[in-house]
This record gives sequence, C-alpha cells and structure tokens, in this order.
Amino acid sequence: MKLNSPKDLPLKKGDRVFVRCDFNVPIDEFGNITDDRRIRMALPTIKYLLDNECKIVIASHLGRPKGEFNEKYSLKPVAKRLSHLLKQDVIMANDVVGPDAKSKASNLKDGEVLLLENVRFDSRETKNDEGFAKELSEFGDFYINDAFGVSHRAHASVEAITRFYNECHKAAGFLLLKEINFFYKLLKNPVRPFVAVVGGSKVSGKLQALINLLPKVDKMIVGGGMAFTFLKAMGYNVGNSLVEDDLIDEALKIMAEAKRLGVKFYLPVDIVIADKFSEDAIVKYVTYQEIPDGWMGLDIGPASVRLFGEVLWDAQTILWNGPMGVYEMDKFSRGTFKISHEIARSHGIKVVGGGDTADAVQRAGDDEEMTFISTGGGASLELLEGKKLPGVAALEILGEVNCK
Ligand SMILES: Nc1ncnc2c1ncn2[C@@H]1O[C@H](COP(=O)(O)OP(=O)(O)O)[C@@H](O)[C@H]1O
Ligand SMILES: O=C(OP(=O)(O)O)[C@H](O)COP(=O)(O)O
Repeated sequence: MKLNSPKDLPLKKGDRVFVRCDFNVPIDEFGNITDDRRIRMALPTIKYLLDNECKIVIASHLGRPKGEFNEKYSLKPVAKRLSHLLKQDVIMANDVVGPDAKSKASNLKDGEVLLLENVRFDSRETKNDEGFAKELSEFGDFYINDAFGVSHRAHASVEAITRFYNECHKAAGFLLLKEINFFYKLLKNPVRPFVAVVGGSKVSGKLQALINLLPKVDKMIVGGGMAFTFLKAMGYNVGNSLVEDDLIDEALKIMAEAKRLGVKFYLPVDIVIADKFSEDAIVKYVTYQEIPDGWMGLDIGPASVRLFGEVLWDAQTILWNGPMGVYEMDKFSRGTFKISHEIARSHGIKVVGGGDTADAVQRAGDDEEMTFISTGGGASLELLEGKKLPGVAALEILGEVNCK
C-alpha cells in the first residue's frame, strides 16, 4: 500500500495543515496526564511542520463523551503538556468547529499551533458525518493523519475528511507510518510460539477481533474485564463483574474455534473480587468458580499470574493489549504489573499496545524492556487480524504520483 509521508507533500511556509492526532491519554482523578506517550510520539510530525513554518491545526478525541461538551474530557491538559514538550505556546480552542475555533484558526500565524477541543464533543464525529468532515477540512490546505490509535474507526476526522483532499494534499504522519511498518513486518513472519495476551474493558470492541486473530497465534490468554464474558459463557457466576451478555455466543464461538485450530486458550483461574468499584472496597481472593452474587472481579489472582507466566515462558513473540485488572487502583494493580514483569523478562519479541496498557507498563517500570510499545490497542489487534484500517485505506495513493 502506497502512502504519502509528510515529506512527500509540497509544503511551503504559511500553508495550513490539519493534523489528526490520538491524544487520548490516561488522566487521573486530579486531572494529571499519567502517560504522555501518545503526545510525545506525535512530536516528529508536528516539529516537521513547524520547521516548514506551517500553520498547524490539531484535532483529537479524548475518552468517549456522548457528543456534547463535558469538562472531564476537555483537551486543555493536553494543550498544556504539548506546549511544554514543544517549548512553545499551543493555542487552545474552546470549541471544535464553532466561532472560537474558527476565529483562532484564521488568526494563526506561520509556525503557530492550534488545538481544537475534543472532536467527540460533536456527535457527528463518530457518525463519520461528511458535513462535519467538510467543516473540519476547512481548517487545512493539507491533511495529515498521525492518529494510529484511532485509525480503526471510520470517524469524520479520520475517514470522511480525506474525501476533501486530493492525493498530493493528504499523508500519513511519521508515527502512523512507523506503526504500520512495524506490524506489517511482524505479521509477515512472526517467530513462534506467538502468544496474544488480551484484557481491558473494551469487550465489545475487541472481542470480535479475537476470532480473526486465532489462526495467527499459538496461544491466547484472556484476562482483565474481558475474561468475565467467557467465564459467564462457560456457565459460571460472575456476580457484578463486567460482562457483555450479548457477546456470550461470540465468546463460545471463540473458545470452540480455538479448540478446532489447536490454539491453547487460557482464562484466569483465580480472581481478586471486591464488594464495590472503589479503592476502599473489601477484597477477597476466590477461584473462578466461586464469585458470589453482589461481588465483582477487578484483578487476576496469584495462581493466574503463575499459570500465565508458565504459558509465556517459551513465547518467541508476545502481543499484549489490555490490562489484567483495574491497574489504576493499587489494590487491583498487582496482576497487571506481574504480567508486565513476566512479559518484560521473556527473551522473545515483546509488543505492547493500547493507551492504558502502555501506561501500566510504564508504571510497572518495564517500558525499557519491551521491543515495541504501540500507541494503538484496538488498532494493532485489527492490523494483526489482517484488516485494512479505514483511516489508513483512506490515505492510499493509487498509481505513480510525484507531488513535489
Ligand atoms: N476486571 C475489570 N473490570 C473493569 N475494568 C477493568 C478490568 N480489568 C481492566 N479494566 C480496565 O480496562 C481499562 C483498559 O482497557 P482498554 O481501554 O481496553 O485498554 P488499552 O487502552 O490498553 O487498549 C482500564 O481502565 C482498566 O481499569
Ligand atoms: O485508546 C484508544 O484505543 P485503545 O484503548 O484500543 O488503545 C483510541 O484512542 C481509540 O479510542 P476508542 O476505542 O474510544 O475509539
């Protein structure tokens, strides 16, 4: 697949460039960014545009607000951190395509950066609305997608917007190119045994990916919030744990398919349960068959850590997406941190993906030991399934084009 890099674009001083980034970073209850990797990784593209004295308008989402303004999901802390990292002011708009954003964009000087408010404050973003995409495209003569983490979503600022740019006016940013090249190489010839470790809370988004991933891997470990849909499918009581009831059939299908393909499939054998979703909850350790009504599973227990450690010991390639528990709370962080240590000490290729998983690896102090830390969780799973990501397909250049 041929993609333009920012260097292929005929950019000159004063050009207006619209850049889609994935600044969906973890933020704690005090409003502090706990892992700024997604911001740091976007710097090469932004700096390249600054070196070319362009006017830069950046868009991103943060979390999943329901199509309306919500201070909790404001990108203001991101503007502050980006400003610090770039060592220059980043102008923050108070809306997305409203009067404030439009006025600040039209007053932008060469070499200045404007960050729009969370694109998901507008309900048209996740609907891939063409009218909204057109309004966004009016911010830039050129479009660059550097948001690998959200490129598996056909959303307006990722997919529909590309329809307003011709082949010489759109490109993949340096981060997006780096991620895609890494995963294509990994997929071509994975060193075996290849083990996928999956967890987290985005059950509906990621569960379907597992069935397509099965033929590619030798073993699959499922932990975190994802595990309870499988345990319930097997007929066990999961109390108030995170479950997607309408995916129970899908979970059964995945386990049957793993058996048919000879892929070893592992679930937690013990669970850390709590009487409420809180740091001051009462906590108990139980086997996977003994979760009582009214309790919820918030971490994997020590026996699961030992089991998963055994499963991982001979792995030559490990792909990890999704924490094993609610790692943000001390009481439920142990399973995730221990699995992070197990993966870190493996001698094979260790690939970690996802905003929260990368944050957890950093908190566990294991980031230096990993082969590659991807900024995308769901996006990397879909790439490994062999799917074309909509945000990337929309940038594809057909035929021979020389834009400079
Ligand atoms: N058992 C669980 N119950 C509820 N939430 C969980 C559980 N295990 C993990 N999580 C949550 O999953 C979230 C991360 O999931 P996800 O977004 O899929 O990962 P990533 O961002 O790495 O792709 C974290 O906020 C974590 O607290
Ligand atoms: O954090 C993200 O994905 P990830 O949790 O799969 O890494 C991306 O920012 C996409 O967010 P979304 O899953 O709300 O579309």
